[in-house]
Amino acid sequence: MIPEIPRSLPLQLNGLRKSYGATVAVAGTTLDVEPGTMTVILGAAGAGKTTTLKMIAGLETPDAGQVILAGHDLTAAEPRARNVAMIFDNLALYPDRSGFDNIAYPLKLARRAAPEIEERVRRIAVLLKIPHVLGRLPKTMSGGEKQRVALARALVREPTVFLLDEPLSSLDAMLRIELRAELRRLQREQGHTFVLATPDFQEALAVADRIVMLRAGRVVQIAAPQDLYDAPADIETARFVGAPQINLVDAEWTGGALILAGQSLAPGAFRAPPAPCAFTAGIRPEHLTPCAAGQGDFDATVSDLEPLGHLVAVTVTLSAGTELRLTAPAAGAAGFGIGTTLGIAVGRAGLLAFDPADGRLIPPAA
Ligand SMILES: Nc1ncnc2c1ncn2[C@@H]1O[C@H](COP(=O)(O)OP(=O)(O)OP(=O)(O)O)[C@@H](O)[C@H]1O
Repeated sequence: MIPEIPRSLPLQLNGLRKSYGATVAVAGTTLDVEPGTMTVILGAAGAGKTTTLKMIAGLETPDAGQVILAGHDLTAAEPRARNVAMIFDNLALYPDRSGFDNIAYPLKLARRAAPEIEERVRRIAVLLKIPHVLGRLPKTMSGGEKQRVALARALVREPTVFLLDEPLSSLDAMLRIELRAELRRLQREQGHTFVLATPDFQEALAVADRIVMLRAGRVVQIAAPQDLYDAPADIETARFVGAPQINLVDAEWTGGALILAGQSLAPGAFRAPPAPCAFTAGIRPEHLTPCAAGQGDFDATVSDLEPLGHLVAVTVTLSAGTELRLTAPAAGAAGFGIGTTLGIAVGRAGLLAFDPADGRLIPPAA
């Protein structure tokens, strides 16, 4: 038998920790990053995203743990010995240099030959759709063009890993969505390994191969985007990922019946907990379907409407006082005036059960 050759991953973190005084910024992160993938570190402000990236780049020294790059333990190595590129949300271009010279700068520093520099700058400019600004000074470029030049300057190198710290947060919403799609395309086409930090769950779901959910320095869950959305590890993650937010309702599983907001329902496709228990039901807005009064699982009164474009978010109040939010296609929502009574059907297959004591997801019975 041919022995398997150990394959080194571009990046491995092993029990990485960092505190600032009494603040634990990163509390023991372990992570394997596969080559050519986009890993997104997702978390609220202060979760430890930047500190994690800085330790990978060598800009912060961990208190414990290891940073392994391409199979080498570089925990203590200088930043420039690591071959990683860190891209901040930072548009600082050299104002007196052309687009071309800005992008070429890291290659000139690395003493690359002129024809190679020319070829690589032109190639990245085409990929980022900025060949027309190569001969121009930054002051003549739009905000989006400057951001693309800044990205091109970072991406023109070929490091083991690219680290991106909220790279698009200063852009307006349209441009951000456009550029994140291009970053993703570029990453895929070039086979780059990206680790991107963001507090924006929509950005994470849109671009990630894998999401590392970070809270107060701790890794709460590592999952593919759809799995994070469909089976969040706990209530806080379920609330963080999804808009409008997931509904949380007191519930009970008797072993045969599902009791939701005090009402007994046939379980249908509900993936029930392994044993009878009281639980907190998590119901995504899209798993609640409006219908005629008397035809659903509950009757409810419409208390608020929020148009979201092709969808409308409808807030309804059940007779027991429980508020639920659901989303419905805007085209079919004409009859939902505030104060109207609707029937609400609960999609059983999408119901999640959380432990009310610690908030953790209760995996369904096998
Ligand atoms: N140099 C520092 N000195 C003291 N505390 C720090 C330092 N850097 C970070 N912290 C603290 O460590 C924690 C994690 O910070 P970090 O910047 O990594 O979070 P983040 O997830 O990147 O947040 P944001 O989204 O706001 O950038 C926070 O509580 C922060 O206040």
